Amino acid sequence: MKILLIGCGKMGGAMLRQWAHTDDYHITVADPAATDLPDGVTHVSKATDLPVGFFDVVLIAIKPQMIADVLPDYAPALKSGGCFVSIAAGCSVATIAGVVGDAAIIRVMPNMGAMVGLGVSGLFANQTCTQKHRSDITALIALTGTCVQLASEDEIDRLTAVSGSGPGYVFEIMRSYVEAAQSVGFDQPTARSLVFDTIVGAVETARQSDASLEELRNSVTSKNGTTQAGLEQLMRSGQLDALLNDTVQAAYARADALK
Ligand SMILES: NC(=O)C1=CN([C@@H]2O[C@H](COP(=O)(O)OP(=O)(O)OC[C@H]3O[C@@H](n4cnc5c(N)ncnc54)[C@H](OP(=O)(O)O)[C@@H]3O)[C@@H](O)[C@H]2O)C=CC1
Ligand SMILES: O=C(O)[C@@H]1CCC=N1
Repeated sequence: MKILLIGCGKMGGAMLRQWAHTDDYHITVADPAATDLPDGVTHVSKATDLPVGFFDVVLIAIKPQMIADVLPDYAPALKSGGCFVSIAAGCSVATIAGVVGDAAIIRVMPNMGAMVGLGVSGLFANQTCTQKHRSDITALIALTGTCVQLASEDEIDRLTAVSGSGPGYVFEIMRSYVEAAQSVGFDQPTARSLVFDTIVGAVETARQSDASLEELRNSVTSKNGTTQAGLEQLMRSGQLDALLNDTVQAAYARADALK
């Protein structure tokens, strides 16, 4: 399958790392700034360097605000019967169709876990897509991690607010947790290692357990013990619930505004 990747920055580059492991895809990157591309990937700096009607997939991985300006130049590179795939946050199928016309369009919302093959993606296909478009793109995305099929376009905006932006929330929580570990006297490498391994162990325990998250939390919490003392601060006045709820709602509202 011949794929044109428009934009090879943080997210496009992370996905490309996984696709470069297989010979099933012939990938061309169009990005004036791209450097250090994996072996076997073709690079062009501008749309006029591309053949017309050549690619099975044109994958849009530029910022949503640039799509209206940039996509018209690249759209002719898609072959008849091919499909557009967009990973741009918020930018709707209708907005993309407004640029490229009636076409098979799939929106995918990946996340940064793709960098290590542990990404989470949601996929929404418009009515023009065939079952083959959907299965081909699902297989492509599955190389970067898990891929959830979505029945409505609104779901992809809601998923964006949870898993698309999610690594950003988690990195910030980890940063703050590491600082707290340093505040009780650990040097930074030790603090990072304690925090990272604690999170990995907690995630894997939850994944392998049938217990609810509340039950797992309670399994750590001895009456009048250290965890109870810590959790009384973490959960004070419901602030943590409110903060995380506001976080996800704000990201969802932003995805909606980027339509
Ligand atoms: N980062 C993330 O975690 C996620 C991002 N996304 C989506 O992925 C998309 C890209 O985001 P991200 O990777 O973070 O952003 P980046 O800025 O890292 O990547 C965008 C890339 O596109 C390049 N570019 C700019 N103009 C053009 C052009 N005319 N033709 C081709 N390439 C061009 C940029 O070059 P230059 O830097 O020189 O401008 C840059 O390398 C966005 O739509 C975002 O919503 C989706 C899920 C997660
Ligand atoms: O912040 C953003 O808009 C993009 C989409 C999801 C993660 N990064």
